[in-house]
Amino acid sequence: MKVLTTRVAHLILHHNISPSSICAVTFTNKAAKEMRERLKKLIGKDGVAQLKMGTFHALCAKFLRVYAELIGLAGNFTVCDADESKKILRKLLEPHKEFLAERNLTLKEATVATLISQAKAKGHNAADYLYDITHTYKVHPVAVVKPDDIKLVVAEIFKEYEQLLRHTNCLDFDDLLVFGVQLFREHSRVVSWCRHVLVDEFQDTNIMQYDLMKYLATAHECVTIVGDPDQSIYGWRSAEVKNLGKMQDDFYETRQILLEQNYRSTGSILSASIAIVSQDKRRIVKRLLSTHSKGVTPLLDEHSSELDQAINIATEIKRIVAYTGGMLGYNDFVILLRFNALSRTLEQALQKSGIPCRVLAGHKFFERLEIKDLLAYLQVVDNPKFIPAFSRIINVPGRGIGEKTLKGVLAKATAMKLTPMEVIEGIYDGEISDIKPPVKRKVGSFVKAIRTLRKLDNDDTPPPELIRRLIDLVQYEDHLKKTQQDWETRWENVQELINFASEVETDMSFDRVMEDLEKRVGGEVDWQDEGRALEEMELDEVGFVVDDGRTKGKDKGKEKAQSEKRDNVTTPLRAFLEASMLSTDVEDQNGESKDIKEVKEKVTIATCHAAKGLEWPVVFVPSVEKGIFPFSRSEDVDEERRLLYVACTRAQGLLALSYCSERMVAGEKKATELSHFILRVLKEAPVSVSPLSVNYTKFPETGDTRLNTIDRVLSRPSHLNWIIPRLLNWRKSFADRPRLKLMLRPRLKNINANYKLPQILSPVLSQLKDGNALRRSSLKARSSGQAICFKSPSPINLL
Ligand SMILES: Nc1ncnc2c1ncn2[C@@H]1O[C@H](COP(=O)(O)OP(=O)(O)OP(=O)(O)O)[C@@H](O)[C@H]1O
Repeated sequence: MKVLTTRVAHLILHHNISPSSICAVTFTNKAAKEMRERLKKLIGKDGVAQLKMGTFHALCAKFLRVYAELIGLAGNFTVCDADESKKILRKLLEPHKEFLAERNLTLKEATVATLISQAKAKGHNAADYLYDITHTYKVHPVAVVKPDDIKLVVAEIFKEYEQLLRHTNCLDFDDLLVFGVQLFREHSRVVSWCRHVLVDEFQDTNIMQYDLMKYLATAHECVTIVGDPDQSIYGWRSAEVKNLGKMQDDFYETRQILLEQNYRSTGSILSASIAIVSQDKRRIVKRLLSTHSKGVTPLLDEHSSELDQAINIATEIKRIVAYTGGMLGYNDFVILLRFNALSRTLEQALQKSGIPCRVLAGHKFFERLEIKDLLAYLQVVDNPKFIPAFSRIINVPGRGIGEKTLKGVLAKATAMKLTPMEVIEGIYDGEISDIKPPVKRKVGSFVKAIRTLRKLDNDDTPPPELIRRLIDLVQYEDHLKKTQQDWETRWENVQELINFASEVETDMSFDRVMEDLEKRVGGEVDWQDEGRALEEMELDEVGFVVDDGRTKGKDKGKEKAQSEKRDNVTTPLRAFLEASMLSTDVEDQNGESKDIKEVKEKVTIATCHAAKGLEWPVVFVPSVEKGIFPFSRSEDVDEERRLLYVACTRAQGLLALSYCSERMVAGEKKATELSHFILRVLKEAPVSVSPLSVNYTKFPETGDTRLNTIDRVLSRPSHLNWIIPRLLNWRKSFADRPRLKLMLRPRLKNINANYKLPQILSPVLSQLKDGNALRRSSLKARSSGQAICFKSPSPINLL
C-alpha cells in the first residue's frame, strides 16, 4: 500500500498528472479508506476527491450508473447483494426439487450460487457454462460428454437466473464486473480519461478484474500493480495467481521491480516465514531483507489441549504487557486463526484473565447466529418462560411463522398467563383454540422436538448428546446449508459447541485447567468476578419472565411437577447453559465491557484471511496442526502454506506459533500432530540455527537486549526510557522515606503477583546511581493493583 500511495502522490506532485486521470484500485473498501487517509496527508483533500479510487466492484458500479445504456442496460439498475441472489436462486431451485429427489440428489442454493459466481468470474454466461459442462477439453478435438444431472440443473437455473435479473433490471456482484468489462471493452471513450491505473494486492485478482485493468489502461497503457505471489490466498474465490505472468505478456514493456526490503518485521520473523513459504518449490523465488536486526526468534510451543494453549496465550499476553513496562498494550496483540470456530477457547481464556478482546470482521463465538440458535432451543427446554429464546427459534428452521403470528402467540400467552411454549403445545394438542393466522399445522415438528429434548433433559442426558439430538431433530445442518452461504464455517462452530459441552461435562473447564496451570507455575492467576457477570445476566432476563401459570391437562400436570422438582437443582443442561452464558462478554451500549470500562485497548482475534494487509507488534498463531494447516476442507495445499506465511508476516516484533497434542473433535478427544509445514522447517535446519525456538514457552524478560529490537521496530520509547525519567522525578519526594511507592498505574497495573515484581524493575533501578545499593537492600515488592511498593530497610538515595 505504501508503494501505491507514494506513487500516486509522486505522479501528481512531480509529473503534474491530474488526480482525475488516475485510477487506484484496492482489494477491499477498508483498504480504499486507508489509502484515502494516507493520500490526504500527501496531496490534500481536494486532490483525493478527484481520484478515481475504490474496489473494482465500486468503480464498475460508478461507471455503469452513468453509461449503462451504451450496453443495453437501464441506468437505474438495482445492485442485488449475495443474500438477495440466494433468495432468487432458492425460488428457481424449487421446480427442480422433484427431478433431483427422484435421482436421490441434493442441491442447495448456496452451491448453485458458488458455481454461477465461479463461472461469471471467468466471464462465462449460462450458455458458456452449458458448453463447458457438456464438453471435455482433455482430448483434442474437444469431445462431447454427458454431464451429471446436478450440473445440468445448475445450467438451467443459471439461464433462468440471468433472465430474471435482466427482466427485473438487477445486477448481482459478479454482473458489475461482467458488464463493467463489456462497457470498457466496447466503448473505450468511457475510459479515455484514464492515464494511470494502479492496482494493489494484484495476486488476488480474478480474470474479470484483470480484464478491467487492461481495458481501463487502453488509452495510455500506464499500469502499476503491486502484488506478492506468496500472499495469494483467495484461490477459492476465483483469484488467478497466473495474472502476474499474463501481465508481462500483455504489456510487453513491463518493468518488474522486486521489493525485497521489508520494513515491517524483525530478521528472525522473516527467516521463519520464508522457511515456511519456500517449501513450495514452484514459487517465484525472492528474498526478503529486514531493515531491522534479528530480534527474538519466533517460538513454537506444544500444549496438552486447546484450553492449555489458550490459557498460556492469555498468560503470556499479560506477562509481555507487564515485562515491556507498558511499551506494548493489548491493542498490539493479535491471535490469528485458520478458521473462526477456533476462537472459542481463546475468547474464554482472555475473558477469564480479564483481557478485553475484539473479533475482527466477525462475531465472538457465543454471539454467532448458529450458537445463539442452538442455545435458544436448549434454553426453551430448560426454562420455557424465557421469551427471547422462544421468539428466536419458533421459526428456525423456517416453519412459515412470521412476526404477526409470533405476536399473536405472545399476546395469547400473556392473556392466558401461560408461557408461549404452553400456548403452542396447547394449540397443537387441541386444548387451546388456534390463533389467526393458524399455527397448529405449522408447529408439529417444533413441539415434537422440544418434547423429545425435554424428556432427554429429564433423564439427565449429557449436553453434548442433547445438542447432537437437537441438531438431528430440527435438521439444523440442512437449515444452515439452505440459508447460509458460509454454512461450512457455521457448521464448524456447531461442532465446537459440542466440544465446549463435553468440556463442561467432563469438568475440563477453564477453572480446572487453570488450577492445574497454577500448580505448575506455582502462582495465582486473577479472575474476573464471575458472580457479577451472572448477576448481570439475571438482571437482563428478569424483564422477559412471564407469570408462572400452567394449563390443567393431565400430562402437563405431570410435566409441571417434574419441572418444578428440577427447578432448584443443577441439571447437566443447566450447568452447560450457565457455563455458556458466563462465557459471553457483558457489553454495555458503547460496546465496552462493563468490567473494564476504563481499558480501551483490546487484543484482536482474527482469521488469517481477515488479517491480510494488516500488521501487529505481537502475533500468536495457535493450532498449527495437521488438518488445520493445511485445513482439511481445502484442496490447495500451496495456498494453505501461503496463508500461514501471510499470518506470520503480520508480526512486527514477536511471533509465537503453537499446537496441541490433543484436541476435541465433535465432542471427542483426538490425538493431533504438528502441521507438516512446521515439521519441515524443523527438519530442514539444525537446532542451533533453527528459525523456530522450540518449547521455549516464554519470550525474553525485561533487560534482555533482544527486546530492544522491538522498541526500534515499533519506533516506540522503550520501557526503560519510560520508567527512568519517572523514577528520577519521584526520587525527590521519596528519597528520605524508608518506603518507596511508585505509582505506575495504569501501565503496569496488569502485573500479577507471580511475575516477581522486583525482577521487572531491577534492571531499571540498576541504571540509577544507587540502584545497586537498592537491590542489595533485600528489595521486596507487592502489587495492590494500584501501585507497586518497594520496601527498603533504610532510606534510599536514588541519586
Ligand atoms: N520506505 C519505507 N520506510 C519505512 N517504513 C516503510 C517503508 N515502506 C513501508 N514501510 C512500513 O512497512 C510496513 C509495511 O508496509 P505496507 O503495508 O505498505 O507493505 P505491504 O507490502 O502492503 O505489506 P503486505 O502486503 O505484507 O501486507 C508498514 O508499517 C509501513 O509503514
